[in-house]
Formats: sequence, C-alpha cells, structure tokens
Amino acid sequence: MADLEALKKEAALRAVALVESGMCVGLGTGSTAKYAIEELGRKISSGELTGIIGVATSNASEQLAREVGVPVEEFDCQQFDVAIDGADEIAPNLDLIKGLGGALTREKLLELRAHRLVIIADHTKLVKRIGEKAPIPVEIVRFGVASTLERLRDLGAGGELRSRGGEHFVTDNGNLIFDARFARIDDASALARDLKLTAGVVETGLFLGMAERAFVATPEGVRELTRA
Ligand SMILES: O=C[C@H](O)[C@H](O)[C@H](O)COP(=O)(O)O
Repeated sequence: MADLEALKKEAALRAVALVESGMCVGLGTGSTAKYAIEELGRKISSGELTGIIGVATSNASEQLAREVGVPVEEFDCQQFDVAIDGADEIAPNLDLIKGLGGALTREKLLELRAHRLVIIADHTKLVKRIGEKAPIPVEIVRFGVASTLERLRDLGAGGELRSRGGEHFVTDNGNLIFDARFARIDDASALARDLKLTAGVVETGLFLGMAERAFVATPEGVRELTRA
C-alpha cells in the first residue's frame, strides 16, 4: 500500500470511530471515503455496530456498501447523524472543494442534511486559500452547454469540460462537469452564489460552512481540525 493510501485509511478509521449503533450514515464518494465504507462494513460484520442505515452519494459507493455489508437505503428525507466524505481541498476554516470524483451534487444534497459532516483526507488536500490548487467542479446540464460555458466564462472562469477516455465525463445524474479555474478567489460565498445563479448550472463543488470537522492524516499522525 502506498504511503498516501495508508494515511487516507488512517483518517477514515478515525471518522468511522464516531459512528454508533442505530445511526443513519451518509456514505461519501472517492478513494478516501472507500476506506470508511469498508471499515463500516467490517464493524457491521463483526457485530461491533448494529442498526446502521447507510445512504450513498454515488452509484459506486452504493455498490461498494452493498458488497461490504452496509445496509443501504435510497435518499429521501433522512436526517443523517453523520456523513463521512473526502475532499479535494480543505481551507483552514474547513471550507471545501469537492467533486473531482464527479459526485458533488449528490454529496451536497445529502450532506446538507447531516448533523455532522466529517471530512477525511490526507495532508495534500490542505490549502491556505480555497481554489489554490484544485479547480471548482461545476455540474451543468447538457442542453445548451455552449451557452452555459459562455456565461461561466463571463464570470471569469477558465477551465474546461471534464473528459474521460476522450469522451465527456458524465455524472450519475446524466450531466457534464466543467472544471472551473479562477485567477484568485477572494470571496468564495459570492462566487458560489454567482455560479449557482448561472442558468444551466446544477451544483458547484464549493462546500462552504458545511464541514464540522476533518481528520487529516499526515506522516506525523492524524490531525483533527474543527470549524471555528
Ligand atoms: O466527487 C468526489 C468527491 O467529492 C470526493 O470526496 C473528492 O473528490 C475526494 O476524493 P478522494 O478521496 O478520492 O481524493
């Protein structure tokens, strides 16, 4: 296992330690959230946790959860005791960029209903300022994509439509992702609002004021960060 993978798993285990029997748990998406789902499955199989209900933020996470024995329900109006998910960037105030795995819309829908959103990551995801490294994934509908891109460029966005294997990347919702890059983001809330108000935009990967804590694994150990 590469070092970074070991760190991601360490962070995931710390988050799953917060889960208690009978909880409704939001299951994140990505290579770090995968370790959390596996650990949850292990604890359920061993009888350490009972009565857990999981709701997944992507088809891939739902499939993994079923494989490892986490009972999964459809997303409806659940209130989640905890949601555990990865992130692409973590700012000091725990504002996040998410969605490089393409699951941002389902993640946001679910995680807005979580009493506690717990982020798990390795130290490479820490930034001083949001947008420092990662683009902001913006999910957009296919219809009228060229005009939506024009409007996004009018907001100052560089970047491009995400592709995979020479084809447009398509989300679980059947939409496209524009990975938006901005020279410098001084006001993330204003940007999130402007992006959301752009016709054709479904959701953005800016998760502001949502995370309660983050377990960030470093070579020196796991740091626990909480939102002020
Ligand atoms: O759409 C994907 C999610 O937002 C992921 O949580 C995020 O991309 C981090 O993924 P990973 O843990 O694989 O770096």
